[in-house]
Amino acid sequence: MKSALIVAGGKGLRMGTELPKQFLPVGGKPVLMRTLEAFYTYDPEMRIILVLPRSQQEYWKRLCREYRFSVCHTIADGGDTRFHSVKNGLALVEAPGLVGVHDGVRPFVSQEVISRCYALAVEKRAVIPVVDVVETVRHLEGERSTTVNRDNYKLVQTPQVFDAALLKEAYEQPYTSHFTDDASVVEALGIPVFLTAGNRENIKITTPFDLRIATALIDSCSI
Ligand SMILES: Nc1ccn([C@@H]2O[C@H](COP(=O)(O)OP(=O)(O)OP(=O)(O)O)[C@@H](O)[C@H]2O)c(=O)n1
Ligand SMILES: C[C@](O)(CO)[C@H](O)COP(=O)(O)O
Repeated sequence: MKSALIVAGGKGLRMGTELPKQFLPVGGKPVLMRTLEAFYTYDPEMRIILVLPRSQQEYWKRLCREYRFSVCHTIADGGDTRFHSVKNGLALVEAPGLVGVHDGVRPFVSQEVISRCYALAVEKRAVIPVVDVVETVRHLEGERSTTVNRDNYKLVQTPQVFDAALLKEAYEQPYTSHFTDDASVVEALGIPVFLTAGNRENIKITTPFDLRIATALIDSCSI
């Protein structure tokens, strides 16, 4: 059984819009619909679980009717942190199988990346997409700072795909603020995570600037 857990339970403070960022239209369609469609296109048979704050669920259902959005999915309640949102959604995920956790605000993940992450996870059990750092990086040490070797770093994307039983076990651990993604939760069990190439367009729409990039991406290519 393959599942996709799409998390959209955040507050979007850095975006700062009244309408939660996952509902903002990009190219005439709410971001979140584009994200769910990416997983449906990859595998129409997979189970899609969408995590949303309870207060936004009725609005989402109205949007789905308005846009005649027909991708089948189940809704789970958002939590106080991303960790807690994932944990709520995981309660609806079946094991054995594979589960990919994906940010609702990453609508530009490529079919190739989704497909490769799920395929690799069959053997590797824990797979995450990453991209190169394309700028010089400095490490801050008090008043001073030094340039570090960027080749020692990667930027992490989603979907992060796991053996479902393994991810459920990992999310039984107590929360710590170091858990910024699913890989960090699994690694805390002592399980290594396999890195594979992400796609550069797979941005996390976080700030108003990202929204402009998202619009430009829609205008400039057929993602
Ligand atoms: N309690 C939370 C926090 C985050 N997320 C989700 O995790 C993804 C990555 O988080 P980010 O984009 O940084 O979202 P926010 O936490 O909403 O942003 P901010 O920190 O600006 O408030 C998003 O799809 C977001 O909705 C979630 O499901 N539940
Ligand atoms: C999971 C994630 O998208 C990987 O880049 C990220 O860790 C979540 O975003 P946040 O901004 O740290 O909440």
